[in-house]
Order: sequence, then structure tokens, then C-alpha cells
Amino acid sequence: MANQQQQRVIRVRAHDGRSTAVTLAAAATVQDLKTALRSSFAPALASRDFHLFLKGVNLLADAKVGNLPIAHGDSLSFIPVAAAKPTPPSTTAPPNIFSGKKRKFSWRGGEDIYAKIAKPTPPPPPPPSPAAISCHGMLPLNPTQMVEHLREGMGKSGGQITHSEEIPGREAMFSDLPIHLSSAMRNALRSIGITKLYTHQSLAVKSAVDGEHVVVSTSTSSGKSLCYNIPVLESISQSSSPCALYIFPTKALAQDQLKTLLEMKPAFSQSEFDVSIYDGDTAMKDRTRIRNNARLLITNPDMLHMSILPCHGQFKRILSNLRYIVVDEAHYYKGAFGCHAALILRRLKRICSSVYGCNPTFIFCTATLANPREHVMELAKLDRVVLVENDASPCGSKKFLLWNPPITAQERRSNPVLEVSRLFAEMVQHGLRCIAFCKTRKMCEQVLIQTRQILQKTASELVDSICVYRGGYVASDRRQIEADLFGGKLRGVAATNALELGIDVGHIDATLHLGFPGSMASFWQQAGRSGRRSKQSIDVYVAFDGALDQYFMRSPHKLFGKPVEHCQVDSHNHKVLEQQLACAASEYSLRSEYDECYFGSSMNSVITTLKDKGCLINNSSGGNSGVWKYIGHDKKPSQNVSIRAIEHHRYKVIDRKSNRVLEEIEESKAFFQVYEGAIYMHQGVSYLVDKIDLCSRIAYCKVFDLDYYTKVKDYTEISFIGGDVDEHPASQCKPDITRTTAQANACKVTTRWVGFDRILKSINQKSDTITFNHLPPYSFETQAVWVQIPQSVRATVEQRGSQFLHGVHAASHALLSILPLHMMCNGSDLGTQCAEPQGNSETSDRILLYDKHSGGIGLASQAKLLFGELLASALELVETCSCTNFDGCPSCIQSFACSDCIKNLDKEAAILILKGLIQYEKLYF
Ligand SMILES: Nc1ncnc2c1ncn2[C@@H]1O[C@H](COP(=O)(O)OP(=O)(O)OP(=O)(O)O)[C@@H](O)[C@H]1O
Repeated sequence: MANQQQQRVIRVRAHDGRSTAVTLAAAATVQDLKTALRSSFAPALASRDFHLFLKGVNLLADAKVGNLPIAHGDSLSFIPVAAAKPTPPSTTAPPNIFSGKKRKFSWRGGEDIYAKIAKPTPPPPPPPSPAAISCHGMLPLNPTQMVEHLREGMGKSGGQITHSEEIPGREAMFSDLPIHLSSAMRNALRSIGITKLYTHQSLAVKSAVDGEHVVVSTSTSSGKSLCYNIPVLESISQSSSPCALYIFPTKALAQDQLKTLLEMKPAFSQSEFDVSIYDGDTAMKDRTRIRNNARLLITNPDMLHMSILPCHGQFKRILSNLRYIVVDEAHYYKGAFGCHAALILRRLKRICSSVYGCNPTFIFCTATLANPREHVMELAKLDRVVLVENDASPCGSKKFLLWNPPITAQERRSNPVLEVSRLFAEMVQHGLRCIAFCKTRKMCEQVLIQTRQILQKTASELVDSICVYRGGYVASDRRQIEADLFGGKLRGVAATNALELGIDVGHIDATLHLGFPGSMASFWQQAGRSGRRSKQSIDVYVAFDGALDQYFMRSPHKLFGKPVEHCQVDSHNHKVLEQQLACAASEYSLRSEYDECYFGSSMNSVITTLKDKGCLINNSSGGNSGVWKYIGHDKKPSQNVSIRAIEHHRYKVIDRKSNRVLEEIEESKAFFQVYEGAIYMHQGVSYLVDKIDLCSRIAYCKVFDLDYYTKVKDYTEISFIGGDVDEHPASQCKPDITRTTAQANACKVTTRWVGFDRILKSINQKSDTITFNHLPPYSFETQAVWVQIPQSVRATVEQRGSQFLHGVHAASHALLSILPLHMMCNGSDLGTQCAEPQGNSETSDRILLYDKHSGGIGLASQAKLLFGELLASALELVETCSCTNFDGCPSCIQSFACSDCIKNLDKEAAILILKGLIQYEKLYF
């Protein structure tokens, strides 16, 4: 015992898996510990500095190290410092790390988080720098020259360019300004340089003026705004009462549109009318004035939901004179948000009509979709809409490159983040203004960091000419970035799909996609951000090693020949309907007889649910008046209904130093990003999360410069809770679909977080795994589509000596990978049940995909409809993949969405299962 107090034996594990026990005296210092490790792990650590971790926290630190108790029996791990980044010498002597004080450090409490050791270190041999192989030239190039430059330069040795395609330019088709346009309107158009309309604009304007609901579905930058601005401005400038409501899904778009309207407005000086934005950023002091005066109110669905509809009396003048409702970017309304938006539009229509006797004309604009008319009819529950889709705007030619990162000496594909970063650097160096689209916020941050590192070496003056743009940033930061991009101060941004929408950031020459963005509509929308008007542009699609990207790299015609998808919005989601009907009832009592035309046939059953919950009461004493009054205890139920995700709780990420909220993350997503020990990235800066307060839902973090990033390990269980899912509406009108035994059912999904991997940035490889079990599981109810695998198929697989469960796991991954080819969804919309290796008999004989949105947004019923095609497509994917590994590769059955992405997989078995299922279904019908 006495000996233990004086001598401590700790176990230290190296990043490469080696492990040893180290014995240290009680009075040992940091230096002693380092010396012991250097001798234990020589020669690897002979001249390298390293990070040393106890339960995820770097122990080699500043003066606080003196308080650090490393207890006898503790397990530590270390990672050598990869890149030589000398830090300022420490001014304090190496502290005694075993001070004998009571153990103060607590991982869960996490008060003490220690910075990287502040000691200069001799630089280790640097890994080959991307900058060393990047171009240092700065000569301005046009897109055609850039294609050649890439062919001869960074794309030459690795053979990255697997395909090039040129989409030719198109001449504009004009028509004269319609004769009925007022002279003020003509002047207004002239003031923004417009003397003729494109033919699609003329058609849209005419239809709207005639009172027809219209949807304009044309390419990016095809002049869609004028399709609504002309009829609206004509209407409100010609008499003093008509009003209009513009609804944009983001505040940035509202600001952008206000700018255009204010440019046109002076031409109408004789008839004064107020155009104002009314959104969450509108100052309280301005709100009454705007409510009293605005003739053209620009807002968003959130504001309609939270503020305008619940207080509709304050907007009486506008709502009773509403001539037009403009819904721009209608394709944005899908998934959970689309479901809420559809019901908010119904609430708006109901209030306008039932309370104020007004039936406005809708004008929708959307990106190119397969079903624009059906989509907006469902969105606003309209019976008739005029479709305008013959795009007559001009466009310049576009060069597309499909770019597959080369296979390295280690037989792995080189990191696509790095490839995009190199391309990004090339573009900005050669004067091409560029947007690098990334699928996630984290990838944007990684691309920014890597590109800056490259530019530091190749053109350091351009390091600050790029930044990240994403939805989570505070509004003023985003406005600044948009202005800087427009004004030329910035040459490029790494952006999420937040920049997909039509915010005017000036001319963009080049767009990059880091992986397929999830849908063809998104792909074209992103690509359309470059080459606005008739200027030439370049677009490069950089592939991940995943199945879908590799499928497109192998079969480019599938990409370029593929039609854009249908956009689905499911306004029948029971949970959303319940929330929205409570809001609607609080605005104006529900009437069973009349309101079904807004809320559909499930309205009455939801009314019963709300009645049982004590939210509604029948207006008559006999209880049969058909009028339902809201009596819930929330005065404004909309305050508690979040429409951007169907969940109420969010975790705040707070920077300890500045006490600033960096981000708010929905509860269901929070633990994928923040947990104790997580590396959290924000604006190119990495933070270490040192504490999660589960009660107040706050993750505290500090700026930390570490050589690794983290990836959480999670495990998901799915159980059916009874109840079939409604048939997808398209099932009635698609007689040619492949029939299937797949079923769609309500289910409960529970995710548990069991630890995280630390991945070394320098080699992009796992260093070690930290386990934990303190995070609460997260459960939600949703919908799943699944198919039972017949026993005969299982028997065939087992007779061949293949692992059945590993085959199910692999086949599920393949199915998930090909989904975006068939449905408008991306990897984060659906999940698959990855079979447990031990095989729970209840769950092991099925392939299951579940809707990741709480309550389900109709994806399961849509997938059920397509299940036969999905099976065939998954089989084609696995069979045509040339890899010979029994556990496949990322191009076929390995999925990075699964935390065990490369474990428990069997390619051969997957083929047998998919084939067996297809065969079984054929025989069954
Ligand atoms: N008839 C026209 N003649 C010439 N230029 C036009 C005409 N109509 C629109 N434009 C110009 O085309 C550009 C793009 O217009 P606008 O922003 O309305 O397109 P959009 O289709 O709404 O774009 P996005 O898809 O990004 O939302 C603007 O600069 C606009 O002035």
C-alpha cells in the first residue's frame, strides 16, 4: 500500500496500438513521465513531442498540470505531434504531476482541461505537403483554360478526371413587354436594365395578372423574381389597398429581394407604398409601423407560424386585402420543414378566407423539379396551378469534370476533402470566383482549413480571401460574407447547401461538389450557382469512396442522363398535423364541416386526439356543434412548435472563454457533434468539448489545437410499435411499379452513444477509442420500410458457407447507398438497421430502412412503393463493383454512416440475399 502511494504504475497505449506499463515515483514531473515514455517507445518518440491523454483530456499542459492527479492504475494514451508547429516556450518549470493532492480532475465534471504542452519541439519530418504538389501560378484563367490546366497539372498523374462533359450555352428568347404594363412599371424595369421579358416571364406574369395560381420552374438565375415582382408591383402601385405577402425560407433571401424591390420602387414615386421585411431580425420598435403601413410584407414560414397567424388581428389590413402570396424556392419545402410549411400555408389560407373573406393568388418559384405543379398544389392545397417551365433565359456553356481522387500507395483513395481543397485553391489562385459545396458543416470547416494551408504556401495573400458560409452562423456574419463575396473581397467560400438558394453573390465562375449532394435537383441547383447569365463556367464533382459517388464515376451517363427527382411533401404526418391543428384552433376555432378542405380527411381524428388531451372543446353544450375551440394551457401553442425539425429541445454550444453561443443543435443530432472529449469545429477553429450539462442542455467548449478529430460511436435499435403506414399517394397512379412484399410500419428508434474514436488528422486514421455510457439514449417514433428475408434465402447463403447476418448488413448498406438515385432524399434522411453481429432472431431476418425524422415524413411509404426497384438497383451496385474483398469496399457495401462501417460485412452473402429476395418477390406475385 505504502509502495503504491510512492510508486504509481500506469498503463500507456500508443496511437499505433502498442501498450506498456510505466512505473513512476510519486514525485515524478512531466519531464520524468516524458522521459519514461520516450525510452519505452523509442525510437518512435525519440525526437518527437506528443499529446498524452487521460480519458480524452490532454494532460501535458500549462501551470495547472501541477494539480493533475494521475492515479495508480490509470490508463493513458498518447499521440505524437504530427506537424511541427512550434509553440511558445513555457515560462513555468515542468510541474510536479503527482502532487499528492486529492484527485481534483473529474472527466464528467471536467473543470480542468489542459492545453497542448507549451514547449518548442524539433519538427518531425513533415508528411508530403499538399502545397508542395500544388500549383503556385497566379495567371488568370478562364473556365476552358482551367480545364486544360487541371488536365495537365494536378489531374495528370493521378488520372482523377474520369469524365468531362460540356453543356452548351443557350440563347435567350425574348418577348416584348406586355402592352398592359403601366408606364411606371416599364420605367421600373428599365431602371434595373430590363427592356424585354423572357418568354417564360411573360407567360407567368400574364397568368398571375389573370388571377391564376402559377408555378415557375426554371433554372438558376433565369429571372424568376420578375415573374412575381411585375404582377405584385403593378397591383399595389395602381391602387391604395391591395397587399402582397412574400414568403422566403431564409432571411438572407428576404434581404436580397428587398434590395431588388427598393431599386425598382422609385419609378413608382407617385403612389407611395411600403415594402418591408417582417422577420425575427426586425426591431420591435419598427414592428407596429410595418404592420400598419406595409403593402408588401416580406417574411418567412417561421414568422408566419409564430407571429403573424397567432396575432392575425394585428395584420387585418394586410390579410383582408391580400392580392398575392409569393412562395419562392418552393423546392426547399420538403421533409419535416415542408410538412410544417404546407400546414402553415393552409392556416394562412383559412384565416384569409374564413376571417377576412380574401382568396389571394399564389405565385410559386422553384428550382427545376420533376413534379413542380403537383408539389405546389400539395404545398398550398390548390386544385389548379399554371405551370411555367420553358426556360427562355440565356446561359453560358458549362464544363463539367468528374473527379475521382487517385488511389494512393496504401491502396486507399486519397482524401476527397484534400482534393477539393486543392481544386479550391487552384480556382481562387487563377482568378475564378468559386463556391465549394460540402455536405456537412464539418466538411466545410475541413475544406477551409486545408485550402488555407495550401494557399499559405502557394499564394499567401489569398489566405483571407476564402471563408466558410453556412446556415448556423449568426445573421450578421452571413450578411457580411454575402456582401464580401458580391463585392469581390472574397474569392471563394466553402458552403453548405445554404448557398444553394438564390442569394445573389454576384458572378461565380466555378462550383465544386464534395460528394454527390443527395439529389439531382440539388446537384443542378448547386452547379447553377456558377455561370449566371451567359458567362462560361466550370463545375467539378469530386467523389468520395462511397457507393453512389463511385457509381457515378463509373457511369457518368447515369448522372447527366438522370432526370431531376420528384419533390415530396407529406402534409398528413399525424404528429405535425396535431401540432399545427392546435395552432390553427388557437387562431380561429376549427369547424369540422368547413376546415377539412384545408387539413384533409385526418382532421377529425386529430381533433379527437386534441380533445382527449384537453386542448380542444366543442363549442356547444351538447358537444356536437362541429366547432372546436382551443382551450390548451399554452396561450400561443405555436411558441412550442419548432417547424425546422419536429423536436423541441436543442443543445447550446458555448465557448467558455467568450461565453458566446456558437451554435444550437437539435437534441437528436447533438451527441453526434458534442460530448465530453469531442472536437467541435467552428469557423475553421477547433474546440474541445469539456463538459455537457444534460439538465440545461449546454455543451461547454474551449479553443484547442489538437492533431486529431473525433467521431462518435453509436448504436441504434428499432422496434415496431404497431400500425401500418398510409399508402403513398403515388401508389394509386403508378401501375408500372414492381410489386413487393415490403411493408411500412410505425416504429420506435433508439440511439445509444457508446464512445468515440479519435482520428489523427495527419494520416486520417483512428488513433484510439474512448468508451463512455453517460449520455442518455435518444428515442423517437417514426416509420420504417422493411422486407422479411425468406428462410430459403438464408439457407442458400449458409449452405455456401457465407455469413448470413453479415450479408444482411451489407445488403442494407447497399440499399441505403442507392436510395438517392430513386428518391429525393439524402444520407441523413434515412437510416438502416445494421444487423447485430450476434443476431437477435427477431431482427436478423429483415432488411429495414427507417425515416430519420421524428414522426416520419413519408419516406418509408415512398421507399415501399419503390422497393422492388431499390432491390434491383442495390444488386446492380454490388455486382458491378469490381472490388474482390469479401467485405466489399466503400463503393459497394461499406457505409460511413454506420459506425461499424467496415465490420461484419459479406459481399458474396449480400449478392445472394438481394438475388434471393428479387427472385422470391417475382414468384410471390
Ligand atoms: N428579361 C430579362 N432580361 C435581362 N435580364 C434579366 C431579365 N430577367 C431577369 N434578368 C436578370 O437576371 C438576373 C437573375 O434574375 P433573378 O435573380 O430574378 O433570377 P432567379 O431565377 O430568381 O435566380 P435564382 O434561381 O438564383 O433564384 C438578374 O440580374 C436580373 O436582373
